[in-house]
Amino acid sequence: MVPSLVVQFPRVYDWMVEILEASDLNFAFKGAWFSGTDFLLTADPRNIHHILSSNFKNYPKGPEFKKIFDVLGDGIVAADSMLWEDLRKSNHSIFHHKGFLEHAVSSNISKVKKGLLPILDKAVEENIILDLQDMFQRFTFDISSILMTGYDPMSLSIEMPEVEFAEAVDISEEAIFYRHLKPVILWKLQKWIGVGLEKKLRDSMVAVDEMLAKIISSRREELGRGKRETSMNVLTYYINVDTTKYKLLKPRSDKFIRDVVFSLLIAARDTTSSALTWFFWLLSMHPNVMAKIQHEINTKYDNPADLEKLVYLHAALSETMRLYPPLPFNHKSPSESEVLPSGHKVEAHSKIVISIYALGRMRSVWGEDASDFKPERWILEDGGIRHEPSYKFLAFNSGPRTCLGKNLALLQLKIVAVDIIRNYDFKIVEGQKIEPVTSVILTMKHGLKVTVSKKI
Ligand code: HEM
Repeated sequence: MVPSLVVQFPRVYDWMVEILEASDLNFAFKGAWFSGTDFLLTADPRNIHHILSSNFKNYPKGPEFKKIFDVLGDGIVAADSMLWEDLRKSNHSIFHHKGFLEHAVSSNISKVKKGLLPILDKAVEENIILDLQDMFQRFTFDISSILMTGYDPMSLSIEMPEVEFAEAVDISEEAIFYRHLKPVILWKLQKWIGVGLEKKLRDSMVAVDEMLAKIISSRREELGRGKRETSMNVLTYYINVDTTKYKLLKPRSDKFIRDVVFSLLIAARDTTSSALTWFFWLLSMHPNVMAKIQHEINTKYDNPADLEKLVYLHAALSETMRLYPPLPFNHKSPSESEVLPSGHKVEAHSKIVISIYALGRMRSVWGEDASDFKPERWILEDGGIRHEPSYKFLAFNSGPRTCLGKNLALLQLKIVAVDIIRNYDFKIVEGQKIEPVTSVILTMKHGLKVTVSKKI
């Protein structure tokens, strides 16, 4: 089946939708003989619930995931078993800490006022074309860096400076995507010889590691001098983490701290900016939805405490991530062979790819209008939000490894959306091609170019 994959590669996500729709939500992909590229492709909620929740123990991230995502080291995204449990519990305690959440809200509000709005005002005044995706990526990079390291790289400024770190992360995401498809022996050989994407990945990781090493050593030095910080961040938290409570964490190791911080930076950066970019594009295609959101903001919103009243905005954001999940797929491998609820037998250490993108578009799961953008499907008759089970709406994952930043991400999406929609109108530049890049994060391949005007 490799030749058809190669032909369909530029539209691989939509190809998966067609295949899964035609094959009752499960499809066994056969790669080249002995290449180790066979996998079961699924968008079947019964299998997804089984893999991610009811038989979670049989589906660790496993050694192959760790190899493919080696740049994340021992951070939470690639960790398993007891280390993952310690990381999960400690992450949970900081992400749900009142002081951290307050810091997250105030940092977002201040970045919108001092970073986003001046750039939009400049685009209005000078009538220049703006790439919304680039702007949102800079925004979320600055915010995640503030929350994870306590350091603001100021990548979102009028000058739009080159951001070496962000470019390095883009390269690593692309290289990791291709590692899923290539025979292990091939990408390992490329890595060893130092050619192609593997060479780019190695070079870009040098930049990432240098930057993180500087940040970590200067924080250790400041803390050693007794400097007290006014707001919480992940780096300081882990340098001081209680190892009597979390026995497997290694706060003295710079490599360990690097892995923890880098994994969280990646988890938080491109996911939220991807959701924002697709959201504004969908709004530009659906002016009726934009008008309803605007009406809701005008009638129900006064200050950030009112964000939870914005039910239609929440519905439109959920609908965006149903159709364009920032993480389009998840990759799993059983420790022991078993039969899935669909009847498919999976061998131990075989590959299962859950297409989160296809799941959101399956007619048998979402109805005949599955491919339409309809925020109304998320609203109950009494006006409240309809909560879909996470194995059906999988954007934030499901089961014990559900996204730890979900509430934070939704808060950030709403803060940005409200301030922009209240103050500006956008026009999509005509003639540009809107398509997703084939990578681990669903970004737009050519960005999203717009012109901006101020609301009167
Ligand atoms: C729209 C934004 C976001 C989406 C759609 C999203 C989605 C996801 C998904 C699908 C996973 C599972 C990944 C896997 O198992 O391989 C995940 C895990 C995770 N996310 Fe998010 N995420 C978002 C934002 C954030 C933010 C802002 C943070 C942190 C502040 C965050 C922190 C995490 C962490 C720590 C995990 C690992 C959980 C674990 O393995 O136990 N995410 N996220």
